[in-house]
Amino acid sequence: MRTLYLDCFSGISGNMFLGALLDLGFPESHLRQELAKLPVNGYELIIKKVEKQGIAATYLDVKTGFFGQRRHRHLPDITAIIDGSDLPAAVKEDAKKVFLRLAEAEAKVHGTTVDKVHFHEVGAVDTIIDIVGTVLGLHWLGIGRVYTSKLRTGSGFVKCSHGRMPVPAPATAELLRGIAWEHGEIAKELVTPTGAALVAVFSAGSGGVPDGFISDTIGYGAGSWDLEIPNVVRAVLGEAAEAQAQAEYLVIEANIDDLNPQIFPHVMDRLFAVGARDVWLTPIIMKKGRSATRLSVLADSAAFPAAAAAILAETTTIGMRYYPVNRLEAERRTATVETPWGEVRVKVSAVKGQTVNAAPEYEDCRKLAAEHGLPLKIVWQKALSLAWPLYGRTDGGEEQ
Ligand SMILES: O=C([S-])c1cc(C(=O)S)c[n+]([C@@H]2O[C@H](COP(=O)(O)O)[C@@H](O)[C@H]2O)c1
Ligand code: NI
Repeated sequence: MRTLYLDCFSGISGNMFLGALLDLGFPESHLRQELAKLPVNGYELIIKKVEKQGIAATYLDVKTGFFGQRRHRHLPDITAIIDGSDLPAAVKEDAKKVFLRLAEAEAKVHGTTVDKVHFHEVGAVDTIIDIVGTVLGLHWLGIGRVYTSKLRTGSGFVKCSHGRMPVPAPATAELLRGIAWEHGEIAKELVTPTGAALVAVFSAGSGGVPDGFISDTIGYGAGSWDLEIPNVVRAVLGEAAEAQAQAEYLVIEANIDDLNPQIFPHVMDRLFAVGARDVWLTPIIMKKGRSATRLSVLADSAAFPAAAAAILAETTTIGMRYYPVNRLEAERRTATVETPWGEVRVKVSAVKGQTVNAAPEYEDCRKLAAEHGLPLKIVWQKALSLAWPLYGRTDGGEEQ
């Protein structure tokens, strides 16, 4: 599993995290293209290579005008901004998780509720960009797990909209519950609430390099300070052998030669009802030349007990095999095309933002074909041809 180790010897903030992901190879063009989908404006994204105590690092800054900085947003405002974009669903969900964690920390510190929390500095456009951008980078780089070193927070006091606050700021301290941290020798705010919220949501462990981690790529994200130590976060990308063994999914199988075949559709329905991701049947020849059926089920590990119980209850098998599997999934979204007979939904799959497949919904095509007395293939082919622009290709194929 692709694993990121963050070496936070000089703290971490939202822009340091995102800068490090850009330094690791997350393309600036993709970041800009995706961020343009957010209904926010009035900001300028500055991305440049800088040097911090001899270390070349990527520095990202979000310059905002007066309105971008001063807006006091609540959590529902931020959620609406994220939901109002055309970003991939998984990116939206992760970004909202980070804002929810920030809101929970603020609510706890100020003795209020999540919905009543006023985001001041942390609700500004730059925070939205840092958080959504970091989530986009983690997704683009295919990072499944994040670990961190002990976080150096810095010490002293910081001036913010509340007045002077101790470092780590109260919201940061709240977000770092359960995460290893120390002040270190620098009297500055090195870990910000945004950096802490990102770590809180994505970190699978803190305090050191995970066992069996083998690194392959290293990037540096620069902070704003010029200190006696390099103000950078070191992002180390690699594979964690230990994490590879923890599969999220199981395949359960049983070879069955003595069940009335009429019952198999019912077995499949039951398995879907108890949470199976997929169920399929394969004709097989068993020992003694017997025709039989292999029942295969893909299920989350958590759904295993219910799926196994359903197989034992509904079929004639008295045992089953199961083994862990990993899955690689393209990002998915649903688009709509307008055919001469009505709307057809199109399932669009993408890898790293590039569409790899656009498939008209079979049931939508079938309904329109029936309503208009047309062959199904005519409706389906028309929908497919209208879906062509969803591939976003510029290599001549657009003439088709
Ligand atoms: O905006 C609010 S309410 C706020 C709360 C707190 C608390 O700890 S409570 C701290 N701060 C300070 O704002 C800046 C911005 O942090 P980013 O995460 O947006 O970089 C930082 O100095 C915080 O300590 C703001
Ligand atoms: Ni606060």
